[in-house]
This record gives sequence, C-alpha cells and structure tokens, in this order.
Amino acid sequence: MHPNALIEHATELLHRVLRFDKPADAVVSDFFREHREFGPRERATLAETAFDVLRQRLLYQHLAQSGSGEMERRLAILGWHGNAGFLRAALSDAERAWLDRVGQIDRASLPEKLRHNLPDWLAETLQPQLGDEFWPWVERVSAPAPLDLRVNTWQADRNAVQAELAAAGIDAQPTPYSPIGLRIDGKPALQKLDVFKRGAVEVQDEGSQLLVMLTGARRGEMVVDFCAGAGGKTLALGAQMRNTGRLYAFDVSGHRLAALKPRLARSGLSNVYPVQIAHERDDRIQRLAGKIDRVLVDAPCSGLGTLRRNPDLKWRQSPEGIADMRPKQAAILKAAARLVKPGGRLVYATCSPLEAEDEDVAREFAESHPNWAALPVSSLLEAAHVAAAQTLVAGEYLRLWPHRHGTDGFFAAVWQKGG
Ligand SMILES: C[S@@+](CC[C@H](N)C(=O)[O-])C[C@H]1O[C@@H](n2cnc3c(N)ncnc32)[C@H](O)[C@@H]1O
Repeated sequence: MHPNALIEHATELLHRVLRFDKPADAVVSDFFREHREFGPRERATLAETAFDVLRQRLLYQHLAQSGSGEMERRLAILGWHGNAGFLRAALSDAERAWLDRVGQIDRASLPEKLRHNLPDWLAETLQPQLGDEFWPWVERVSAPAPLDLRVNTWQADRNAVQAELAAAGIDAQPTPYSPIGLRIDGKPALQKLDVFKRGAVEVQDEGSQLLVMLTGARRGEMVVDFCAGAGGKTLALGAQMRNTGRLYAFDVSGHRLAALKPRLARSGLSNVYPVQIAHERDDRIQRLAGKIDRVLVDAPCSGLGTLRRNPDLKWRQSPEGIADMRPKQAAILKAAARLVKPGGRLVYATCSPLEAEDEDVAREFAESHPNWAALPVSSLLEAAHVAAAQTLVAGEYLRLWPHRHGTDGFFAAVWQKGG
C-alpha cells in the first residue's frame, strides 16, 4: 500500500477511536472488517498507532498544536508504529520539518500532565495512593503488555507446551508467580498452532490466573463463576477442578457467554454450565442458595487495571461512572454470597486499582456479614504453590500492579462462610 494511503487510513481510524463511543479494540476490529485489503503488517501498524495515541493523548495533542493540517493526521504521525522511513516518504516537506522540530523537545521538561497523560481525576486519585511508585506505574502502563498464556494443566504440562512453542519458533518463558503460566514477548499468531487449537493453552494474564487460584476450587465441587463474561476465568476454574463436579458460568450478557462456547469446545471441559441470567436476583440463582462450595465474583468495574491493553479506558471512565457502579458491585457480591454453603468460599475480584471499587466494597461487605471470616490471601497463594506469595498482597487482600508484578492491576478479597 502507498505510504500516504496507510497514513490516511490511520487518520480515519483515529477519528473513530477518539469519539470514545465504543471500546477502542472493538472500533479497530470493525475497521479491519471493513478493510479486508490490509495485510498483517499494515494491521499491526494501524492498531499500534491508534493505541499509542490513546496512551500519549495529552502529550501528542500538545505537540500537534504547532503543526498544520488535520489534527488526527498529526496525531497519527506522532504515534506512528511502523517503519520510520516509510512514514517520512509519505510526509510533506512542512510535516517533515515539524516532526523534526517536535523530536527535539525535551519531554522530561514538560509539565506533569503531559508526562503522565492521565485525566486530572485519575492522577489525583492514584498519585497519593501510589506515592513514589506513581511514575514507575505511569511508565509501565504507557507500554503494551506481553502476551501471557495459561497452560490447561488438566490436559497438558507447562514444560511440554514450552518445548512445543519453541519448536514453532516462539520463545515462551515461565511466568514468575503462576506455576501454570508462560509469557511471550510480541504477538505471534497463536491461533493456527496445534497447541492452541487443541486447547492446551489459553491467552490469560498471569494476574487472572492467580486470582482463580484463590477460589481453591477442587475436584467434584459445586462452583459458580458469577460474572463469567467470555469465560477466561471459567476455563481456568474448570481445569483446576480437573473437569469434575459442576461449574456454573453466569452472566447477564448472552453475547459474552456466546464467546465462551468455542473456547469451551477447545478446552475439552464438560463440567461447565453457562447460564444467562436477567440480573443477580434471578430465580435460577435462588435455587442454588446455600449449596455452592466456591463462588467467584469477577465484578463489573472500571477496568483501569488493564490500561496496558485498554488505554482508552482512562478517557472513557469518569468518577461519576465509577460511583454509579458501586451499588451494582455490592448487590452482586451480596447475591453471590447467598449461594455459598457453610464453610464455603467467596472471592470478590476486580481489575481496578481504585480503592472505591476494591477495599471499600470489601469492607462494606465484611461489616454487613459478620458471620464471614476474611481469609488471608498470602496463605491461599502459598497453598497453590505461587512463588513469593507475600509480595502479591496488601494486608489480607490480593493487590497486583503492572509496575511491581508485570501483571494487570487486580484486587481480590476472600471470605469463608461461618458454619
Ligand atoms: C470483569 S467482567 C468478567 C470477565 C470474565 N470473568 C473473564 O475472566 O473473562 C464482568 C462481567 O460481569 C457481567 N455482569 C454485569 N452485571 C452482572 C450481574 N448483575 N450479574 C452477573 N454478571 C454481571 C458483565 O456482563 C461482564 O461480563
């Protein structure tokens, strides 16, 4: 494709992504569906350019002020993630001169806001919470995440899968904490590999893998994944249960549960029962009250722990949206707790670093449920053979950070129901 045509496409894609009316990854997929003519390299350039602009939006908008022409084109030039020579060949003389001038600016000397690229409300929340770790966190969430895989240990062994990937030319290293994870740099096409097609691996962040281990789900048990979505954690739970017992995957979104079906087929699991529910008080849930050994609530949340993958979230979330979600999170947790049998376990988790969605919800639950005992997460992780478990916690909770642990930002609280 002619260099200028590719920049024009990047400009159009940015117009769409920066409307913020849909998640950026959905906008990018729709765009590629409309443009079947792009090859894999062009797709990578377009997607990575759009995501880079989302990550560095305030900085690039500031730098773009001095240029001329369409704003989105200037942003695409600043965020360009393809070949630099290819880019220059497509630029006008004026654009090349502007890009050279902008390249000489010492970015470290710019105001804080242009260095952290966060909306004020988010910076004001996280700066005091993270203290000295704020800037290392900013740096880590300003770059893409590596690709983590979970080995389906019910049917495969991590060393064997690692060797199989190596034979396919893919360097995968064991994840530092999860005993069933592998980490890959870059984005190789896994879908065509036999190891993927036969369900020996699934793409899953190491943090999600650790979170599932907190349920302690075992063979033959009754387990509920209350907010199963497309089933990333459901599949991990089913494998942990060695394909025995009964695992219900609830969600209000039929569309998301539908995405679980092909993954379930690949995994070979036959102990999973997906159920679309109308809301958390649905009759089909009431029937299971007091009967379940382990319940996982992977609650709907701001998703701000996944900024490495979803940088648009910092622009699409708001303090009002987060406050509005709080009663829903509490209601789901309360409804899920009713399912747990005496002695059973409840896990509340989010992929958010915000205390309002995490500790505050957990504390409110604990205060209104005196018959439940909080279980210290570090001992649960140690029991699951997780390395350096005590470095993954804050008090009795799980608290994972991209800059500390190389995972997405996760929170979890765990309780056991009294007898
Ligand atoms: C964080 S996502 C779950 C991700 C999923 N567990 C995974 O590992 O891929 C939260 C899910 O909660 C679902 N949800 C929202 N309200 C719900 C409710 N009242 N009851 C059950 N699920 C709900 C959403 O549809 C969404 O799929």
